[in-house]
Amino acid sequence: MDIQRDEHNQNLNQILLEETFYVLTKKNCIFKVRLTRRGLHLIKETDQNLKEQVIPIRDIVGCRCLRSKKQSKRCVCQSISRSNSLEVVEDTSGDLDLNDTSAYLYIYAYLFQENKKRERTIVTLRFRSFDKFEDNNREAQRWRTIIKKLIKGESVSTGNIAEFATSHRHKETRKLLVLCNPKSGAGRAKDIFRDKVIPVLEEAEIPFDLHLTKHANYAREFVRTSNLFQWTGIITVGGDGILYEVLNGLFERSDWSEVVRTLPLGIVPGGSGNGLARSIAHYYGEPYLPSPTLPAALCIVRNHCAPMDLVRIETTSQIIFSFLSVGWGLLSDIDIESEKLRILGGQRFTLWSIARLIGLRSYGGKLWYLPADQPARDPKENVTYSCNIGSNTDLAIDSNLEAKGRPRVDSWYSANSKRSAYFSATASSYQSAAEEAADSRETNGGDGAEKPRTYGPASQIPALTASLSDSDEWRCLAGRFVLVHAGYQSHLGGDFLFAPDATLNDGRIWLLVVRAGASRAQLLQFLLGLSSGAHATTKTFEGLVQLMPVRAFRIEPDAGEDGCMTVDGELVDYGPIQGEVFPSLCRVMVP
Ligand SMILES: Nc1ncnc2c1ncn2[C@@H]1O[C@H](COP(=O)(O)OP(=O)(O)OP(=O)(O)O)[C@@H](O)[C@H]1O
Repeated sequence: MDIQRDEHNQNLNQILLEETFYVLTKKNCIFKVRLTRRGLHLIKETDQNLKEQVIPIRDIVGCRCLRSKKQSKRCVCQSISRSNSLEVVEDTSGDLDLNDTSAYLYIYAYLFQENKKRERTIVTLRFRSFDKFEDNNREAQRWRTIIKKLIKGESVSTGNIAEFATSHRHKETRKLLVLCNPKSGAGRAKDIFRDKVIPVLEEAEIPFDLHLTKHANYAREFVRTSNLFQWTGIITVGGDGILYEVLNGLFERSDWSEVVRTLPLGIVPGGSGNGLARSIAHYYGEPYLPSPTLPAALCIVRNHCAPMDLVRIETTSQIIFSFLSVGWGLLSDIDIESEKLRILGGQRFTLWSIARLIGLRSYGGKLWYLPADQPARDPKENVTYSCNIGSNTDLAIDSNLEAKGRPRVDSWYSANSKRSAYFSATASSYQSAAEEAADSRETNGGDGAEKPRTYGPASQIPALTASLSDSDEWRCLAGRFVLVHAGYQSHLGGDFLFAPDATLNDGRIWLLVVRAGASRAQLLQFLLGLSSGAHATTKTFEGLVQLMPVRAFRIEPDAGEDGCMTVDGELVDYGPIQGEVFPSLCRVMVP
C-alpha cells in the first residue's frame, strides 16, 4: 500500500518541464518554475533561502500564448492583477510589437484563499531565450499544451515531451451550446453570462454558441430539434426552469440515450431557484456564496463530469424527467402562490410562508413508497398488477428499449397533453399510438403536426393507472398531510438544505412528509430549519415529520380537493403522480 502511495507521489511530483525566470524589478531574484502533474511550482531562490508556491492543476482553468503589443522592458514571473496586465495580443493580431521577440504564456488560476473564497490569479511567463519569436513561441506552446492536457486529465508521458510544441500542439476539441433565459430571476442571466462566465471561457479558450431563449419552451424545442452532436456539452444559464426544459427536450428525442451519454449538462445559476447549482457546489466543497457563478464557470471549463440520477415522473397527462423535486402541499403552495410577489426577490418566500402558516391547509390522500433498501424488482419477474398495457404493435417504435421493465406506455404520451383520460381509478385505459396520432391531428388543427413524444428508459413500477396494494414492497401512509416533498439533491434552492445526506447519484429519492396535526409553532420551527437542514434531524415533532430515502413513490390526492403540485418547481396538473429513480441516467459538469 505504502509502495503504491510512494509511486503515486513520485508520479505526481515528476518534473515535466522546468525553466528559470528572472524578475528584473527585484535584485537577485530568480524563480525556478516547474511543471509537474501536481501543479505549477513557483520556486523563489534568493541568496539566503528558497520559497515554493504550488498552483494546483485543479485550480488552473487555462493558459494562452500571447505576444507583446507594445515594447515592454519587464521580465515577468509573478502574480499580477488584471488591471496591471501587460499589453499583449494574439500572435495573429496586426498590432504586434515586432521588436519584442518574446512569447508570453498567461496561466489563469482561481486559488483558494484562507477566507475559503477563490481568487483569480494570473501567472505570466515570458519566454525570450531565443532571438526569434518562433523559437520562443515554440517553448511557450510546449508549456501550454502540457498544462492543457493536465487540466483535461489526459496522460502526459515524459518520453515525447520535446514533440509537444509541434506535433501535439493543443487544439481545442470542445464547443459548448449555451442556452440562456434572459427573463430568469431578476432578468440578469444574460449579464451574468457575459460578465462572469465568458471571461473564464476565454481564459480556457473554449468556444461556445450562445442562444437566448425567446419564449417559454424555446429551449425545449431547440434541444429537441437541433443537431446536438455539433456541440460537446449543453450549458443552461438561468434557474432550474430552463434546465427542466432542456432535460425534457432531450427526452423528446428518439436518440435520447446517446445524447444523455455523450453530452454533459452544465448549470450556471442565474434564476431565483438554483437548487442543482447549489447542490453541486455543496457536494464538491466549492464556496457558493457570495458569488455562485464562479463554481459554475469552473465546472464548465474543467472537463470533469459526474453521473446524476434522474427521476421519471408519471402524471395523468404526461411523463417528465426530473432532476430536483416533486412537491405537494405547503412548500409547493409557497413556491407557486408567491409568484405574484416576484418583485420582492427571495423575500417573497418568507412573506408567503408566514401567510400560509396563518391560513394553514392540509391535504387528504395516500402516499405510497418503496423504501430505498428494497431491492429493485427483477425485470423478468411476471408483473401481476392489473394494467392494460396496450398491444405490441403500439410499442414498435421503441422496441429496443423494452428489454427491461414495464412496456413503454409513455411513448404514446404527448409532452404537452392536458388529457386526464389516461388515468382511471377503476380500469386502466391507454390510447394506442394510432388514436394518439388522430387526436393530435385534431388538436393541431388538422395540419398533421404531431406533438412531441417522450422517450426514455422503461418504467420498473406499476403504471399510475394500476392500483397498488400495501405489500412487502410498497408501504402506504394515508390521511391528511401538510406537505409531501420528494427531493433528490441536497439543496432545492440557494438556502434550502433539503436532504443533507443526498448525493448526485445515490440512487435515492428523499421523501419529506409532514402530517397534519403539527402546530403552527412547530411548523414555523420546521420552516426555519430548512435553510440549515435542521428539519431532517429535529426530534420535537417526532412522528409528524419524516425524511426517508425511497426508490419510488406515488401520491394519490383525495378527489374533490384542489392544490398545487410541482415538478422541479414547475406547476403540473393536480392529481395522482408517481416517480421512480433512474440512477446515473445523465451526466453533469462538476468542479
Ligand atoms: N425568453 C423567455 N421569456 C419568458 N419566459 C421564458 C423565457 N425563456 C424561458 N422561459 C420560462 O421561464 C421559466 C423560469 O425560468 P428559470 O427557471 O430559468 O428562471 P427562474 O427565475 O428561476 O424562474 P422561477 O423562479 O419561476 O423558477 C421557465 O419555465 C421557462 O419556461
